Amino acid sequence: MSQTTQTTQAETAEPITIRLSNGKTLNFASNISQEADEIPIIDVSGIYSDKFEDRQAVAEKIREASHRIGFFYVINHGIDPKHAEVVFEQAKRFFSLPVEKKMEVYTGLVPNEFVGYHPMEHYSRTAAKQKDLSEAFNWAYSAAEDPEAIDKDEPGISIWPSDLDGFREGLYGYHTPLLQFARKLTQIFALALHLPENAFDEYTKKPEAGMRILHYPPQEHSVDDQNGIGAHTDFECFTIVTQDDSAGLEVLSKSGTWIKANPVPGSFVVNIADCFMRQTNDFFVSTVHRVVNKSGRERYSAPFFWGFDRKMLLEPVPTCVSETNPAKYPVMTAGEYYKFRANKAKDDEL
Ligand SMILES: O=C(O)CCC(=O)C(=O)O
Ligand SMILES: [Fe+2]
Repeated sequence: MSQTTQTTQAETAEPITIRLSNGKTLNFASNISQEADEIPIIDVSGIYSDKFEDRQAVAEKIREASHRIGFFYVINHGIDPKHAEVVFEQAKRFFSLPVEKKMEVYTGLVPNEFVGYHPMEHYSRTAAKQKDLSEAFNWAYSAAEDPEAIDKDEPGISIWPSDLDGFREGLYGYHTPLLQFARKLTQIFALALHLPENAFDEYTKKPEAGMRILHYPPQEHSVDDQNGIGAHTDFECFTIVTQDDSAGLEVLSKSGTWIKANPVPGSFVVNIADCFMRQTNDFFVSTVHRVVNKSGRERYSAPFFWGFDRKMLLEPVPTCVSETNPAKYPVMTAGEYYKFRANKAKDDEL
């Protein structure tokens, strides 16, 4: 619904054009979001079954959702909700620190990498009048925290605030089960692409597995003038988002309508990201999404970004290319693509 505030005009019901940071230009019908049931809820308990047919049945649901909308909820994922609760507590603790303290781990201190603190109202992803009303802290894969790591001594690249006991431990307490879940889900994605279940195993031994906590104060400006996080696509293969109960995540459907991805208790939202879109030659949709926090409350979320080993080539998946459907994207390594996107996102922040 359109909502007028004292600070800005009402939202536009007219077509809009924006340029995304993955280089694509996007036209959509209206900036006003709607309630719709286009985002499926998939029970993924079958991924842990010993029976191949159970795993394949989940894979077919994921195939349909990844192709049609690029977004789905997963339920019965098996991860204890207490880990997310700890992460949200740690997020509240970190974001309530004085800004000078948070700036000790400013992301600008680590060139080429997407780790550390991204300050409030620092940039606007879609050149909206007001800068995006959110702040974030990102951390990266750590071999020491990966039970299946090949080399546990390999150093991590994250930066951590001093004097915040339990912060790092609380965040990895959730990152590690998500990492194991994402590895399993990658096998299901292989099935979804009609490949052998182990087709991507080599790609995920040393994955790109960054995570972030985000804080969105309630916004008063209209969605035409400000977003919590502006319209964008994610860089990697897929993202697993844990959101609190404040709502605000919105997804752009293929027909150009903003759809609310309202919180579903106990679920994660999984969305396809750009590397998977490239590798599947657009069979999977890397869906544009944004956050607009009109709840009147603080919103917290914790996305986990899952991508392939930086050394590996992002070659097109054989079941997604043919003579009549040739590869659309140049092949590069996962690391080259990551650095290109991380630097671009960070430049946009300056
Ligand atoms: O906060 C959310 O729900 C989503 C955040 C997001 O899209 C991102 O950080 O890429
Ligand atoms: Fe995102």
